[in-house]
Amino acid sequence: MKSDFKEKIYVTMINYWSWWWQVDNERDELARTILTISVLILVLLWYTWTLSFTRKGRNRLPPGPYGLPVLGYLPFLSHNLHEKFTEMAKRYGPIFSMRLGSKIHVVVSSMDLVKTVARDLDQTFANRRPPLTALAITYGGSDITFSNNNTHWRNMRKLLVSQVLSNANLDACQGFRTHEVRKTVSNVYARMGTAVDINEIAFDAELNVVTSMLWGSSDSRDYFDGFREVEFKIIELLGAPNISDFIPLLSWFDLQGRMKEMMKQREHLDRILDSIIEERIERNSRKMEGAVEGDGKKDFLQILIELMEQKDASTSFDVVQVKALLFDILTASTDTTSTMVEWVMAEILHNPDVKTKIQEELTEVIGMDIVVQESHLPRLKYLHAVVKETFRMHPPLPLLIQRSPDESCMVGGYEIPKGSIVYMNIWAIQRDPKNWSDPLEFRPERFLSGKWDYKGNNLKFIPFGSGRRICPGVPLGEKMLMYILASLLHSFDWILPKDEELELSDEFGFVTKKRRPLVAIPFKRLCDATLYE
Ligand code: HEM
Repeated sequence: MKSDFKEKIYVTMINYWSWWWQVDNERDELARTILTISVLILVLLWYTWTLSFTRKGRNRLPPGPYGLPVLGYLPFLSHNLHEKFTEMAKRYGPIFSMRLGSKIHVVVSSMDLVKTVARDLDQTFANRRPPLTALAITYGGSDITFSNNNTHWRNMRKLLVSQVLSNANLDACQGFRTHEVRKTVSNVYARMGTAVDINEIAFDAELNVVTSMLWGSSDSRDYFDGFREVEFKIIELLGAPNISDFIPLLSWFDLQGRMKEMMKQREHLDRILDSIIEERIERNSRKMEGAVEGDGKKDFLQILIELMEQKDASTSFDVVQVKALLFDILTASTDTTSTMVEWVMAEILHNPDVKTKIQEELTEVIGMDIVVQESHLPRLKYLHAVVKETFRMHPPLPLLIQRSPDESCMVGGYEIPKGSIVYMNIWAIQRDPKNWSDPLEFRPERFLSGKWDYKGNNLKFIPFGSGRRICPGVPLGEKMLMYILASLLHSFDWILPKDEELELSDEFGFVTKKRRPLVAIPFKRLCDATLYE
């Protein structure tokens, strides 16, 4: 019986083998020979790799699914990675691992384990392991976000925090914010009664504030025509799976064309940043010749250009690093802020009681005969709570940005190999019923009591991250978010267009956005028309 079965298998294999080699011409034979050899080599490579992987301690890795030869678990990952990882955590536990191509990926989804990674072992996990598209757009990781934990990263971060995001500079730049937010209100006024794309208006306001803070004027506006589309494409490419990242042997071929597409965006960006830098260098030299008057105030671009001209190699910057840093600030601030304005407005339109409470608060704190000023913002307690509740349910970076240990270490009793890619699933933590009662209900009241902030200390709620890689832009991000929202909601009453159904589903990406852009119709709320000028 047993030998019959063996014989059957033997005969079937011989039949298939001879069928495979039934060829019509020499080209066909060559193609089949190459394919057969390639498959054999791939299987051999996979076998050797799996063997060494098991020997080196697969048993000590966090649990997780097995995958296919060569590709690992890659074919089984779905579109919305944060949701897929949350589902997998239910099956494999709060820390799990999987092989994607040739790389080990680890996902942690509990507060305790995030504490281990982002706080206790913060130094060990302070490196990034950027995808190839990120390296392409940041000139090989010369920016802050995708740089490893090294002196260059520390210098850039220090410069950004001390020169752009310090309290003193944020106070000094209040005029820029007021100007841009008032301009936004006036633009919306001109479109009253018609559908407005909320993300678009918030993006423009934030972009104009940040460019004014960086080079002190709005002269560069023309350069930024079409910038939003370019940035959206960059963000899309940063979040899209690229086979070249998982199987480095294939990176030569750029099979999905992702690198080619990213380089196209970089050319666009290069044109903008080169023009702005060259213009400033030229203006500086005319100033030296006495041709133009200086106003004596140094903006961030001027500080960077002086650092470019400095001789001391330990603190100087080259032009590529300056461009990478400017790129980082522009992209890190705009898409995140506009995405959040959109989410908050969507939740408000979805919850009419919340909208009524916000309007009552705005009327009480500000009244109806003056416009919102930044000094009002700290007193808008309920609006702050609404923003936090929205951050809890819709963090724009649900897996934060991946980290990578610079040496093998233990997390939750498992070994995390040096160089593996680690995600912290804050989307799961911020919706975990162990941390939040009725986590799927939008209840801003939960943020009215207790001391909640964005500093990354309470690991139940870390939309800006935690530890040394925490977002340095919190003070500006929070201010702009509150100022734009308070102004839009104080000046206008918003409704959905007729026949528009509000849905709150998201689409995973480097920045996770609302799947369908929110459009809403504004109506005048204040009697005095001069308040819209
Ligand atoms: C609502 C607005 C914003 C949100 C939600 C946000 C969120 C985040 C998150 C989650 C990270 C990753 C943290 C981690 O890996 O643990 C990050 C990193 C970063 N953000 Fe923000 N951000 C916002 C605004 C800004 C602004 C206004 C700036 C600058 C002007 C900025 C600059 C950066 C930079 C440079 C990094 C990289 C930090 C590093 O790797 O050392 N962000 N942000």
